[in-house]
Amino acid sequence: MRALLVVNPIATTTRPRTREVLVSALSAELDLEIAETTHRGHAIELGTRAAREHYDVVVALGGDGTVNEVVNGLLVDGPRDDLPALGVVPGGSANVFIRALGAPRDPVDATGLLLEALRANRRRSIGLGQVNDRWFIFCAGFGLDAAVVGRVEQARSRGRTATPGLYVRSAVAQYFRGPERTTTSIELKLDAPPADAADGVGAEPSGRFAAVIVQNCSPWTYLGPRPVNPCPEASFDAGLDLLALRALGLPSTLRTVWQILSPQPDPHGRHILREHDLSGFVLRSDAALAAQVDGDYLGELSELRFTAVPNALRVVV
Ligand SMILES: Nc1ncnc2c1ncn2[C@@H]1O[C@H](COP(=O)(O)OP(=O)(O)OP(=O)(O)O)[C@@H](O)[C@H]1O
Repeated sequence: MRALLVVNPIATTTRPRTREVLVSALSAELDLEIAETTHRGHAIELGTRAAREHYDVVVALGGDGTVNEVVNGLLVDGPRDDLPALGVVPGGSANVFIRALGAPRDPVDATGLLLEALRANRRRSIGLGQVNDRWFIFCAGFGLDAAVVGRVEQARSRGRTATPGLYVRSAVAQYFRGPERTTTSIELKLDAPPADAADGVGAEPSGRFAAVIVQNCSPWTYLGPRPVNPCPEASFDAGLDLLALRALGLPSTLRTVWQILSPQPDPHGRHILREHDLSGFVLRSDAALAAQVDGDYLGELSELRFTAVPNALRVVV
């Protein structure tokens, strides 16, 4: 089996020792080629090459940013049955994707599970999301959460480490100092169900919102060991889920945060819209707002078109 190992050497927890263990374990099982990323976007180029040169497996050692890039490279020409399968060994700070699939956080344990899955030829087919022309694996956001991701990225470029504390402090600072609390400019338009679309009936806008969180699996993210799950029904086997907040007033926002962090999360109330298993929708805002996919800041945009793509990728797990 031909495999490409993509290593992000600067990811938060990628250690030379982990890399050595992984390389010797994988080399015993696979015809292995190793590539280290040297710049942002490099893993997209490597994923594209692996797809076009018909590798059997691509293993990503890094954080969710690296995995997102590999996936965008693999799917550059769209989903196909013979695309390389994806394996992941966690080397980032949160490693949401691989943990959401039930794999261990520890890279050596995750390597053990990956080898077991390779030997047993175990693959799981998962659905993915697409926003504009970018694929995402587990989440996307428009408004407040994306602005927090942008703030954390800025802090990291100044040398700070991504910790749960940094995310919480950035969220509080963005809430009180950012513009999102006083704007409700996001318009959500769900795609018409297929039957209505056939009748030529378009979907009506579902209202205006201050922030929208999109999930492709459960949970949305982790704070340390703790899953954070605004849309607990979200699944790789269904379409996209979303939680949209009509306003970000302090009492209602605190209530929503409380509901999301409870052991059995079930956010609800008049100021919330929750949707499960959507095939597609559009978010539009007159003023450009912060957008993010899989924890990667996209900048400020005014329109995001989302599509759920079932069975887009096979994962070795
Ligand atoms: N050699 C490199 N120099 C600079 N940036 C790189 C390099 N290799 C990869 N990157 C970029 O680093 C970004 C972050 O990487 P990654 O997500 O793997 O680690 P992380 O940020 O530590 O993890 P997490 O996303 O869990 O916080 C990626 O978006 C990728 O584009």
